[in-house]
Amino acid sequence: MNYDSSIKMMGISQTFGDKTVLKNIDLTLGKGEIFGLLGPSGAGKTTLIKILTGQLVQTGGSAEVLGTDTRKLTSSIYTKMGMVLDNTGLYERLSCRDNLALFAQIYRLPKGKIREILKDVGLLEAEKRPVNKLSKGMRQRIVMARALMHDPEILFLDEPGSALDPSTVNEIHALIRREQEKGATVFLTTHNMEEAAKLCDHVALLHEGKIVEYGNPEEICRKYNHQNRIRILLKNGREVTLQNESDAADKIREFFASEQVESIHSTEPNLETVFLELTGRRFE
Ligand SMILES: Nc1ncnc2c1ncn2[C@@H]1O[C@H](COP(=O)(O)OP(=O)(O)OP(=O)(O)O)[C@@H](O)[C@H]1O
Repeated sequence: MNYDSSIKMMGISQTFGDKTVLKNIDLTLGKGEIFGLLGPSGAGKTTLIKILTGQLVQTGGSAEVLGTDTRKLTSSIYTKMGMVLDNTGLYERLSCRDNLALFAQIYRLPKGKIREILKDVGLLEAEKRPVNKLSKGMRQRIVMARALMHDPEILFLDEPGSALDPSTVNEIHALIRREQEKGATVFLTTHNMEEAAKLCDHVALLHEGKIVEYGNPEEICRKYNHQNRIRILLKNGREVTLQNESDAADKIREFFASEQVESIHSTEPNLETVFLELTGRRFE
């Protein structure tokens, strides 16, 4: 099938009773990009993932995944999708290896693929351990292994780094980037702005069911850099803030010449402050 975008949403809306959770969402994901849907708790992120993965039929608009309407996803499309959602669906008393073996059968993968993916996610040594004896970080890695083992074209990740320690988060990010290098498109949700800024090619900020900003994280931050200032920390502990204009360079040169500079920072906002500016709400 020919399609020019991996995921396309056209006026997606969702209501539950009299509550409108998503309002007219238009978004397009190009092939091979990492996209992050950002919003505070209850913003509607999981609802959108459910619609895109065919688990929920929207009340308005339409969406396509790999050129197919999400209301008509077939098993051949599902085999091109990998998902890490809240309900992990792991068999708690089965070992890591046996959990993956079940999925390898469904996807008709060669046996060697199980050891290969266990190695990739750093769980080869724990292959015989039952899932209910895994740490939280190991659990997330086995869930990732299951989602990645059939080399999906599209990966849906609902809060992939949530409640994990920083080193596990870094490992999960490395796995996500590796999938991108292999050509996969990644749709992830997060309420962690730092995670999104590090990982994503594009993000959309979701507030009360609407996209309030969309773009590359760095470009968004630059766009909201109204103050355009430079903050200089001096070795004596003093802090100097300069307007980022031509005469700032002379001042900075002077500070350097007299070896006073400890560090220099831009005062560019981060995604969190942009969201606050747009919505008057903090992320929590
Ligand atoms: N099946 C449902 N019936 C009624 N309301 C629902 C249903 N599913 C979700 N909601 C409501 O829709 C809103 C958005 O929920 P959703 O789970 O999509 O948010 P979220 O952004 O993923 O939040 P979190 O980060 O906490 O998971 C919430 O107010 C939730 O209570």
